[in-house]
Amino acid sequence: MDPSDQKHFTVVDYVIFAVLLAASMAIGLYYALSGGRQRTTQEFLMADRSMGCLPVSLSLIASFQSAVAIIGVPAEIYTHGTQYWFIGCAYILGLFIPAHVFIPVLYRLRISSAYQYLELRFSKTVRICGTLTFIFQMVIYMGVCVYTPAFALNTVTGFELWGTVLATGLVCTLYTTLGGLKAVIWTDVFQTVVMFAGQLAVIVVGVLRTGGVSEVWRKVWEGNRIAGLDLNPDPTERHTFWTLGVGGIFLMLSLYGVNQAQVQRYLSSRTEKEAVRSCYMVFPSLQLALALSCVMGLVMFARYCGEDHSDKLGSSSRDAMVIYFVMDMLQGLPGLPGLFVACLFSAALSTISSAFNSLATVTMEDLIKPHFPAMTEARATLLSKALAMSYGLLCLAMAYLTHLMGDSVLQVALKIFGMVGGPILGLFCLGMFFPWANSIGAVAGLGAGLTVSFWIGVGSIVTRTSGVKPLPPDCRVALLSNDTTAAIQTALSDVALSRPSGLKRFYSLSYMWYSGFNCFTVILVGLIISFMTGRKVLTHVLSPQRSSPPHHKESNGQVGTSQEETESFLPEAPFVEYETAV
Ligand SMILES: CC(C)(CO)[C@@H](O)C(=O)NCCC(=O)O
Ligand code: NA
Repeated sequence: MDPSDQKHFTVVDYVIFAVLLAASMAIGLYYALSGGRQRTTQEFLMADRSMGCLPVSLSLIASFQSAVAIIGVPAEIYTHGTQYWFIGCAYILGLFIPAHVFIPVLYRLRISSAYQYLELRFSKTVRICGTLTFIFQMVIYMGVCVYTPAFALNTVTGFELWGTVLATGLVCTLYTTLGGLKAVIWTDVFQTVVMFAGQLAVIVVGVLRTGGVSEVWRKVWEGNRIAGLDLNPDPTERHTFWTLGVGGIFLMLSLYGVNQAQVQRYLSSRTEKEAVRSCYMVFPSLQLALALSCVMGLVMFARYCGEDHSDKLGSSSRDAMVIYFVMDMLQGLPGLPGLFVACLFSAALSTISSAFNSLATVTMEDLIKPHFPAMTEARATLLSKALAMSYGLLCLAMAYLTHLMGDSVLQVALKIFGMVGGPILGLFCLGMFFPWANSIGAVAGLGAGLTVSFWIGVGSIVTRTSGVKPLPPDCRVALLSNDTTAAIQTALSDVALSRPSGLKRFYSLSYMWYSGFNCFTVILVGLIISFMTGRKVLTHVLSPQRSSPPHHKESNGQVGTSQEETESFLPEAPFVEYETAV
């Protein structure tokens, strides 16, 4: 990049960025020194199960809304138009089902880790397989999250790349280790507000500098960026109503239904009602987050349509171009570039802090505690803190690995969610909805699900058949479309992108279907193997109860004989098994 074109920060900008880091640290310190001073795992990992619905809901949206979405969604809209916006349709069922199916089951079991459910329903082995898969997913994902903002800023502003990665990683590790889940949730609240403020500032200034709302609208309309409902049923078509609105539901279920980061927030709620309410409250905030990032992409298009900035950006990734656009807009307005940088890092910090804390929780609850039942609370807490810190340091290592990859960041994140999160969702669905499934079936199903998912995922990367056909970066395209040359060009590009066949077609499955497809594989294989290995019949059904923790019953080998009335509308599905072989 031409150094003369590099964007610069003023002192005010650096101060705003520093205030963000300092405020997050202060919240961490506050919760280290107040309340129970983080001396029990109940406080450190579960926030004493005393949270209200407002902080929990803001924290829920922060978990998977990182700088990847802040940068990646505008880049997507700029390049391919507003089709991606239809993922908002998936939020309806994607939040309603977790609120009324997953939360009642998990909350009433009074567990700490979602994977404890898998042991109660299947066996220890299934629980450990689930936990390890989750750890794998979150460790890769947090590398992407910490690397993305640092890299994008570095490309455009010369912000020191590894210095930025180190600063975010360490600050986050520190406040997560000091303040536990309470600090993580309350920093999320503060960071979510900063995130919205930063995006709003860019949009307002961008619209003003582009000549007002109607001018922006005219340009994006003429540039063909406003997408209609695409009802093409082809599952290899990257973004259509079906892949986004239906495939997206499974993505949302894997994130908001069974992902430990979110489950832990539901479990930290004061009451089940409060947990359900917080899940409902995610809906408007998530729609707002989606709308802000989509509109930002449109304003960026209106600003640059017909211009090609790749010369200024060297390799010109669309992701870096978003930062270029922001800096271009906010230049000369002291404090605003700093606010946007704070917005990016708020998004990143709130995601990796959730990752650290949830990873510490599952490692402690699922992998360590079962082997040391006599461990004192003080020692367990100390160990949890050490775990949170170790995952923080591991995150830095993962950032380096991400550095070696290269794709649109949004696609990378969505692929990770689908490839690894999808099979985990399948495991929970197998347990909750299919009383015939047994432990062997569950392990085999998960193994098969992960195998197929990596087969497709890696295949799609190797053969690069994502079916992407970017709209031309030119707002005059609509005017040109009568032109013969344009017609010929379209015809040519259609030939070049003609349908792949055979295995290639299999590899080109839209990544928006990964969650649903992989979930389905796990269930299918799980059921087949269960029937082949002698299906188990659930003789006793453990209704999810509000009060009694399952472990007590488990310890005397007499798990749940109670047939208590349950308020869940689910029949006997989600329950823990006490089997007799047929
Ligand atoms: C998780 C969804 C799909 C929910 O809308 C969205 O926040 C998103 O696209 N996230 C991308 C991943 C990230 O921001 O880290
Ligand atoms: Na976040």
